[in-house]
Amino acid sequence: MTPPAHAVRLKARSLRKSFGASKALQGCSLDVRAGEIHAVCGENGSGKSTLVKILSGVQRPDVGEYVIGDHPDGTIERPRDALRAGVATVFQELLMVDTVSVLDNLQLGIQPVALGDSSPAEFRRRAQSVLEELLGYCPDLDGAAEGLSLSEKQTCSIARSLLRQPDVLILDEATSALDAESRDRLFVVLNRLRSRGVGIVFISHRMDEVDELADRITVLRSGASVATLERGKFTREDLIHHMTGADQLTAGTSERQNQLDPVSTHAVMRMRGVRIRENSYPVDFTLRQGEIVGVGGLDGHGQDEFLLALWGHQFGSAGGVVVLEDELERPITSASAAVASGIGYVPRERRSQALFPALTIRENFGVRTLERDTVGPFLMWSRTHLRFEHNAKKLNIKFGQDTDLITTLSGGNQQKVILARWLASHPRVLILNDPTRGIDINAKRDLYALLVELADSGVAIVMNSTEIDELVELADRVLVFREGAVARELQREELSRTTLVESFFGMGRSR
Ligand SMILES: Nc1ncnc2c1ncn2[C@@H]1O[C@H](COP(=O)(O)OP(=O)(O)OP(=O)(O)O)[C@@H](O)[C@H]1O
Repeated sequence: MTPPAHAVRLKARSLRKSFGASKALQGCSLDVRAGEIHAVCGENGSGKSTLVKILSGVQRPDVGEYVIGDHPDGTIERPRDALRAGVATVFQELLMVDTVSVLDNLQLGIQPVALGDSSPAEFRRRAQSVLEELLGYCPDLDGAAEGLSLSEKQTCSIARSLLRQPDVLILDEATSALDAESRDRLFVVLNRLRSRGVGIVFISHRMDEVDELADRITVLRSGASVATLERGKFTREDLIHHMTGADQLTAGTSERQNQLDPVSTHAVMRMRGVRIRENSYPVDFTLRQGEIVGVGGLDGHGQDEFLLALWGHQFGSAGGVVVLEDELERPITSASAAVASGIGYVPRERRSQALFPALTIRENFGVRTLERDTVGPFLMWSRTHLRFEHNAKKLNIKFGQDTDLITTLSGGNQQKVILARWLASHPRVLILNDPTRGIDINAKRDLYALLVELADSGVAIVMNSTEIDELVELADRVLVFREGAVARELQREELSRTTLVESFFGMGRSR
């Protein structure tokens, strides 16, 4: 039965939580009603994930109270208690075990709470139907999860929560790894759950998503809830004002100012006849000094492999070479050859591909520049410290001490440390795979300005992005991938949301 409108599914009052000297929450309150999508917005490090962890029973607040359904906070001490109270959460970091089957992944943590009386066969049938709805097809449920793309894995994490049939569904940046089609399908499902009375907490740094979905928005700033805004009763500027405390975004360059002269500009890298998939058309590509080349397409059409090929990854029987041109042509046949030639790479999946969780913030930052800080046999950490401080200021990284573990940082700030690592290494070529994933709107503007500055100083940048506006705003040209090959190359003057989306779907003029 659908509960009455405005029935409160979840109520949190004056939550506070500290980790040592770091105050993650400092007075955070939130009401989530039945049948509403309630967005929680705030800058990186403002406390969103900490709030989510408290509501999911992963952490206990130091002070404050919360009630979920009929369960007062005293009864929610562990994740299992929150599940029993009807809360299912999709966490920011991907929680999938690569070595076990898709079906086993979907059941992780469910038993014995939510399988209830549904038999294994019934669960399998439901899993299939949820995945079909979210993906448009069902992957092999018995196959290992490692065969799935990042977007498919993220979809499985969402499916796992939906299978729990929650009264409150919490999505902490759950859309950041989804391709456009999966995101649209998820939104259809969320709208249906809303109409059935589920209370949904939705966290995203993408304002277009928040605009599309949210009935209300609670804004967190420095761990405190500073406003709750009703749909239709505020402007984007109001929202940003509440998030940042400032009247406008930091000045970012909205557009590339310098147009490159394609003939005279020096080529820094060239790819000849590289087949990134066995039967795909070979890719020919020349990268010029100081240009920003965007890479786009529907998820899984070869963009990731293209970036990896530029970073020296050899694809099986693929022909062709990737060379960096200076006085000599140097083949780039491995990641170490790429690093030695001044190529930096920021992967999409930071946790598994770029972070060293057992190391400190400073060590994570310094791994590519240690030789500069070594004098004889000694490592001069004070130099790394100074360089980190400088870069942290540029990217507005929020941290306590740089000797804290990297895992103590919020997700967006971890991403910024990885970016800072490469910026500090003064690369000639920077390869970025979805660099603003999980980064707040203000920090995005800072990063855009920084990328333009780098390009203007001669660094060549190749950037894959799932945010179309980002490609329109920043790129000098965009390579659109379909089926493992470049299907179209759009020049700056042709770039718009429409031309890009059309070309993703193979519409418009082909190459
Ligand atoms: N385990 C921890 N130890 C120390 N500090 C922590 C820990 N967890 C969170 N913090 C700190 O609490 C603050 C809030 O972090 P939180 O992850 O909740 O932010 P967030 O709003 O989710 O950020 P993002 O948008 O980057 O994901 C940050 O300053 C973070 O460094």
